[in-house]
Amino acid sequence: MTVKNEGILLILSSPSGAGKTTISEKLLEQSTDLVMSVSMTTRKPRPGEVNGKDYFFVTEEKFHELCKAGQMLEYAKVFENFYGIPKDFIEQNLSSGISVLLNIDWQGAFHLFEILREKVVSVFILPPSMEELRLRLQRRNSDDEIEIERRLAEAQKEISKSNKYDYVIINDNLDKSVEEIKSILSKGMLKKLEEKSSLKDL
Ligand SMILES: Nc1ncnc2c1ncn2[C@@H]1O[C@H](COP(=O)(O)OP(=O)(O)OP(=O)(O)O)[C@@H](O)[C@H]1O
Repeated sequence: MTVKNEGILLILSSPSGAGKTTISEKLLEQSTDLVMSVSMTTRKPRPGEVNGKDYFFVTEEKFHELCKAGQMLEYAKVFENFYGIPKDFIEQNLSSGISVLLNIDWQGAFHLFEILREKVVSVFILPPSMEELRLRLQRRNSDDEIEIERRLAEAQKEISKSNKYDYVIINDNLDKSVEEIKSILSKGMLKKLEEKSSLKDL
């Protein structure tokens, strides 16, 4: 009997500034069978953005057509533009043994837990402390103090949702966090493979 090795959908969530983008970049650099989920948008490409890499750029008509056909896992309107997660991209990768990494907030994650439970492994990334989270947001230098306060207030609510994730890790040391998630990823793939083969044995 042969069991095809399928990829998994690896969901990473964290409060803003806890490090999911930094961790994701390292994970992608170090993994050959992992790709980042590419979202679809109706906004116009910015100079240098590549279709299929940064986003799938589509017309509003096409976007709504895909939503109607149930081809969008999640979507939202931000200002004047629509953004969504196309199902096709994820399914094609998973079925060819490539795992897909998705950085998404807890609301989006909870929805995917419901609709794709058997394909998902989820990790919530915690900062070592709220003081350290504040410092990271300040050092990153991308938001003013008001915005940082807003992100910190939001962080409390997000952290309260972490118990619904398969794993919770503390991003104290970056390399250690990347190693932990790599091991979660390979364990997740193995588990899915075992589940599949035991089903076939029945
Ligand atoms: N383990 C770590 N130790 C120290 N600094 C870290 C660590 N991980 C990430 N950082 C730093 O913390 C800052 C925030 O990280 P990052 O931008 O990856 O967070 P994020 O969770 O993706 O935030 P957002 O949701 O706002 O995009 C960055 O400046 C990053 O370099």
